[in-house]
Amino acid sequence: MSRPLRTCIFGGGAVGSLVAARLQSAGKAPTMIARGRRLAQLERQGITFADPALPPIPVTALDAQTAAMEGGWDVVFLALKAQAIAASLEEIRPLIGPTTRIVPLVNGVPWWYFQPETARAVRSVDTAGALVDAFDPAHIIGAVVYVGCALDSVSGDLTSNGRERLVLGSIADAHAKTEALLAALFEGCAIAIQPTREIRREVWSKVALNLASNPLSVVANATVGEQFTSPHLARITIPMLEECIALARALGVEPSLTLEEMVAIGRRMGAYYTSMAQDYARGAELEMGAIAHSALELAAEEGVAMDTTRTVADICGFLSERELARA
Ligand SMILES: NC(=O)C1=CN([C@@H]2O[C@H](COP(=O)(O)OP(=O)(O)OC[C@H]3O[C@@H](n4cnc5c(N)ncnc54)[C@H](OP(=O)(O)O)[C@@H]3O)[C@@H](O)[C@H]2O)C=CC1
Ligand SMILES: CC(C)(CO)C(=O)C(=O)O
Repeated sequence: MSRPLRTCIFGGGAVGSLVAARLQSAGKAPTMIARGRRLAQLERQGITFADPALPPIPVTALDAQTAAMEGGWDVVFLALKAQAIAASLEEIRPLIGPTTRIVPLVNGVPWWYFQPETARAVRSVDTAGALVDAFDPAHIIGAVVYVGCALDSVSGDLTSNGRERLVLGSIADAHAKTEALLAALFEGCAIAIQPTREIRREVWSKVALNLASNPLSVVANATVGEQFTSPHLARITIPMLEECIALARALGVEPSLTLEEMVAIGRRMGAYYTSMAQDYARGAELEMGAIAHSALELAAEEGVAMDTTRTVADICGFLSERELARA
């Protein structure tokens, strides 16, 4: 394709703003789709950073309806919490044309996991199977997001820990075509892109890391570093990683990272509170469906025991429901 790609990023939160900032700085002129206060912020001030040394980055920001009327999108990134994808389906669907590529930048087991081979839905993220029905798997680019970023909802200021990597790969075939598209889109972009032809192996590595660290970060109020270095917490974290690796293997997939590599990544993360701990602290709904319940759902179907994961997920679920009820 010789003309510039028309790219939109649905979701103006931390990840959406980070990817938009990096694409915009590389001259790719993405359009952000946002709503409410965030849309007004982006229109007024562009993407701003907590670090005063970083100048604001102006971006085009639209509401979903206007973006749908513009149409002609080559690539649509979904930078939403997992549960918001199904909830926003009626706004996302009109953005998708016959050749539009869809890139969900989301943690957890993805709705497309069993596609294109079967239309089996992962009910914890796609209760009614609406996502499996809505998107053509031939046009989905699976993504695993390795970033650490946060958005201050009042100021709109973005922070990133500087470690920014996206693992991306077609979920069907046509790998060469997808890789050419990714190379064109991210050329000159500060975010590192790692193309893969084995996206499910990559998904399981990140699912295991999230599963072992996110719910426990709420239960123990601990940083990721603490969860992997404290002997008390490691006695919980390591079995959860092992349970998740066993689940991936039961589904016929070897995670791309070994247990030791996952532990090393966790330790290196140091004083970082997971996105779930951050959501809990601000009284937001947790991504338990995508990160924990999906794995437990598949484990029940495959007959894999996940006793430690179940216990931690149940305590986390209790704490979250209690906070949401109080709010
Ligand atoms: N932050 C991080 O460092 C990392 C995040 N991830 C994953 O990336 C995904 C995105 O996370 P993150 O960016 O942090 O989440 P955020 O909550 O920061 O951003 C989500 C954004 O989506 C917006 N949104 C939801 N529904 C709509 C809608 N219908 N129309 C317009 N905007 C909408 C929200 O707006 P509103 O506020 O109005 O609801 C919010 O701005 C998650 O799955 C997360 O787990 C993965 C790795 C690291
Ligand atoms: C902690 C980490 C980096 C991996 O589990 C993450 O993805 C999150 O904060 O949600």
